[in-house]
Amino acid sequence: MSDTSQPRLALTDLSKTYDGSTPVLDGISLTVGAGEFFSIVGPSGAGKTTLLRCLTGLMRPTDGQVTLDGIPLSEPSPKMSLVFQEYTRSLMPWASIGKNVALPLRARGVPRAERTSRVAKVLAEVGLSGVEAKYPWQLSGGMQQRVAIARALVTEPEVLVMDEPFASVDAQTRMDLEDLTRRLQQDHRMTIVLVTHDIDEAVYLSDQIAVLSKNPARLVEVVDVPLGAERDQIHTREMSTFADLRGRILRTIRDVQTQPV
Ligand SMILES: Nc1ncnc2c1ncn2[C@@H]1O[C@H](COP(=O)(O)OP(=O)(O)OP(=O)(O)O)[C@@H](O)[C@H]1O
Repeated sequence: MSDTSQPRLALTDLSKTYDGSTPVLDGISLTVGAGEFFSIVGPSGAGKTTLLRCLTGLMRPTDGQVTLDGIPLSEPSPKMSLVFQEYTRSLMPWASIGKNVALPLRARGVPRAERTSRVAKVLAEVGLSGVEAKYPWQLSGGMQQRVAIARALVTEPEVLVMDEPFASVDAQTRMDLEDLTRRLQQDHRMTIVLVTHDIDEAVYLSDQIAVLSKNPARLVEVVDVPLGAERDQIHTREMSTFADLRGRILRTIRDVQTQPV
């Protein structure tokens, strides 16, 4: 079992105002435990991506603080990796899959022989053994997103941050990628922070779900998901607890959208 007792990430009173505009995030405080699958949901345009940028150190908050393992984060940490929705833009089309996945290792000065073996190992883990010499355009969308996940994992991150990672693939591929992500999280005991528009996906995957309001985004609630460690696309989604959580979160989001600003 993963150790979820120790906070990995902590956000304290996080606020963000883009230059010359109204606040996007307002006083968000939350903690993510080590080994936890933590999702962030909220109305469209609430500020979910802005929150991810701040918690990865890609962007400075206007106020408040992010700590990773108790240390304030002011720039991207080597302990974290990111996966974005647009695999077509995140993979380099002119480089082979092997080169794409090896990129973060090359940037860290890992020797060639070790790069080759680590790339082969991580591609096997995402179900893509032997595709090193192919190019992104030779793979399906779902396979390209597996490559993007492999590239994020090759540095063995403690925290994987995913921004709508399955939004550009078909429904069956999406389920396969969800299950792959949960298995990888458990195998590597990683902490995962996921932003998704899909409430069912958040409930299916998560241990906890943060629900944001809009204009500006505030933390409405953090919902525990007591569905156990083993999840199954059919049985888990048929459980009454699943339906209850889904309904509760959808109602909360509908309510915050209809509240006056
Ligand atoms: N670089 C920027 N400069 C100014 N305003 C920005 C910038 N990035 C985002 N915003 C504004 O911040 C608000 C929140 O955007 P953000 O992308 O964080 O929300 P989101 O919840 O991820 O959106 P979506 O649900 O559409 O994915 C929006 O009003 C957006 O226009």
